[in-house]
Amino acid sequence: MTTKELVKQIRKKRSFLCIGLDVDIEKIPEYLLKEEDPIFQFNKEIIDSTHDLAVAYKPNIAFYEAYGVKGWESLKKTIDYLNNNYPEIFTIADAKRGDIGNTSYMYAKAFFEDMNFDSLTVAPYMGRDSVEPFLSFKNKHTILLALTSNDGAYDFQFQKVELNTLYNKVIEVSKTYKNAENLMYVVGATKAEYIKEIRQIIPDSFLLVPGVGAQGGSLEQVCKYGLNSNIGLLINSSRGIIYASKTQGFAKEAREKAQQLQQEMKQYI
Ligand SMILES: O=c1ccn([C@@H]2O[C@H](COP(=O)(O)O)[C@@H](O)[C@H]2O)c(=O)[nH]1
Repeated sequence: MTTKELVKQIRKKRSFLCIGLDVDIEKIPEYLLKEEDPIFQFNKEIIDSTHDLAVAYKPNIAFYEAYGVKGWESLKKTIDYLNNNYPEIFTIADAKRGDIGNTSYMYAKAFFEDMNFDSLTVAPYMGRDSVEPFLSFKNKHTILLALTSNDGAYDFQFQKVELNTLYNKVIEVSKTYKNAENLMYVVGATKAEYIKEIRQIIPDSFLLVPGVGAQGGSLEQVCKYGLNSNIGLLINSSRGIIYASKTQGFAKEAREKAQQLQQEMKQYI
């Protein structure tokens, strides 16, 4: 999907909500466990109930890998379901990959070609040759971890490198990568106050912002510093939406949580 198509969808739905499909079998309604593929069934019902309120879905791959081959099958069915039924939706594989060049290329093929995700999260630690293979795929987006939402972000990301913070250095250097126009960045909602400074380096890029909901980040604060003329934000909530209830009405209750966020978002569009 092109960025232009993503922006068009945001304007049409008046939403920049990304719903995280982080499915933990312990947390889904018990009656679903009788299904042949409970994880896919759960995702399908969440997607059907929220697709008009969200512009993106983000399965975190760990939640599928944890169930082995069956988990990968559930993931494949989920991405195929999204692509076949809701082709306007932007899909994000949150897998945080990155390795030496030829290995990164294989990760890119797995998520962009075989799975057909629109985007993939990538860790920047191994540098240019570990990121550029992802960027070589047309109309696919590489979402680089810049400033993450967790407490451990303070261990390295705020360290000074030539008077700059490491996360700002990562962003600055990444702008020199080949096909850098295919980059987006992860910035945690729990660190919204730093977005103002980040926007000075990358005014036009899309930011994927996790940390609203269960992690306590503020949508209002993120919007205050992060919005640009194309909106430029995808705000993710996973647990705060998908686990709204463990009853048969779980998808309806997830919709209500998604709607609360979309209502807040629409004032900015
Ligand atoms: O900095 C980061 C990078 C990724 N994540 C991921 O986003 C979701 C957040 O889930 P919630 O349930 O809404 O807290 C999850 O998949 C994380 O692995 C992040 O939180 N922070």
